[in-house]
Amino acid sequence: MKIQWRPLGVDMISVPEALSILEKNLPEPRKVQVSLEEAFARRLAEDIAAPEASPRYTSSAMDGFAVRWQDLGGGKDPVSLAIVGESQAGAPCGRVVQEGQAVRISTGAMLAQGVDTVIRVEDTEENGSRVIIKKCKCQGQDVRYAGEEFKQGESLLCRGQELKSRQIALLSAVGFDFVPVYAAPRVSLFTTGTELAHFADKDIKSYQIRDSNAPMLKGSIREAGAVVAECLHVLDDLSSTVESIEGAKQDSDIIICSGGVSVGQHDHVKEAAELAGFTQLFWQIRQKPGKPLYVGKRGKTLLFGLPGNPVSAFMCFQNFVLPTLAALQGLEHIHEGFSARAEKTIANKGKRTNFIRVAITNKQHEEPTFKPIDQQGSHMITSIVKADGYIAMEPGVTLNPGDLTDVFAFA
Ligand SMILES: Nc1nc2c(c(=O)[nH]1)N[C@H]1C(S)=C(S)[C@@H](COP(=O)(O)OP(=O)(O)OC[C@H]3O[C@@H](n4cnc5c(N)ncnc54)[C@H](O)[C@@H]3O)O[C@H]1N2
Ligand code: MOO
Repeated sequence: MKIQWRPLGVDMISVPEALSILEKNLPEPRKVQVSLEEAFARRLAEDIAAPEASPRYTSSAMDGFAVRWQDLGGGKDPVSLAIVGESQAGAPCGRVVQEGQAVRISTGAMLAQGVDTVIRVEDTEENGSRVIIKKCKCQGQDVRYAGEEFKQGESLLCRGQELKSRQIALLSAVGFDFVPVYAAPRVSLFTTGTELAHFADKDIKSYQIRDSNAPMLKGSIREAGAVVAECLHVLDDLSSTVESIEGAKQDSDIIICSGGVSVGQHDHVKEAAELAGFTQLFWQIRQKPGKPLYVGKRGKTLLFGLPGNPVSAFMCFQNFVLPTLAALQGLEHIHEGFSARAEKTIANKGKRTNFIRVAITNKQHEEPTFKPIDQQGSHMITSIVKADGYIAMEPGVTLNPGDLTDVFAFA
């Protein structure tokens, strides 16, 4: 009898096909109102218009004296004025300033009625209850006018913008106590594997390996602006895996499993996900590493079954989970590569898209070059630690020294 070998990759889909299926099944980002205190690093879910003008009132830009320009006779020769009051920041001067009068003023203090110009203290000389104005350039000097920065209703920030310290400063300056943002996606994380020991386990057995995927994925989830809702270790056993997936926190947007997604007798994630009500979106992709990646959907929840090999798990996170978490926070494009030149020949002689981890060799130069990390095994964590990012090479492609391609940087 002639044996019919099933060619590798016959049932597998390509990376773009997988991404396009994922894109069609992305959950809608959740909008929430959060206090400004909690808004740091979140993305705006709506455009923001100014609820009031800035500055709110006309004030002084300098410590000195507020005067009437018409009293200065052109500002070239010294003029003596009577000091009739003070306008302090937080304690305005209530009087209307008359001819021949000046008011002491601090930076940021409201301009009293009647005055229109500020003379910095260095250009004055005090003499008892009078002040000599030695010089003045022009009417209105050192005055900050109400509304000169922006008017009420003007656009301040756009939907999707990340709220960092600068944006938080602007929002607080115009009185926002709550802002509409996209909620941080919540992720339930399960690392499967009977061989796994906690990284701090001092009694680790010779046949065990330390769980590095849990700390790596927790970090990656946080780097992506999401929240680890829970992180549990699951043994390679179907009922435990089903139980974990069914018991995942109800408010999780995404479930990530690591390991147990290939074709071994003890790989249960795909079956468990389906027993827990998930429908397969895809399983097995023409990519290296990360071939056995599984993605399923139940209602609005997506489940990613990442391969157990640490580098495969990391690269699948980079290519599939990261864009999903970004989309859940209102971001459309996150994979922006930068152009760099190959330092030596690299060829993809295989049948899968190859995510080759590379190091940038001259970071300072305006045209960077890169070289592949020597050891690219999917169990070799040094291949992602030594690398600055990766390139995606299609089967049959060869890059010669000097050829340009996109490098995708790691966070
Ligand atoms: N007969 C076949 N075997 C395998 C195939 C295949 O097509 N046919 N695919 C290989 C590929 S490619 C990958 S990738 C792996 C993925 O396997 P699983 O997702 O089922 O992962 P496990 O078998 O559970 O573990 C694989 C490897 O990774 C280590 N591991 C698992 N979890 C962790 C963790 N949390 N931290 C650190 N390391 C972890 C585990 O000990 C194994 O060494 O399947 C191939 N096999
Ligand atoms: O696809 Mo696997 O991730 O090469 O070891």
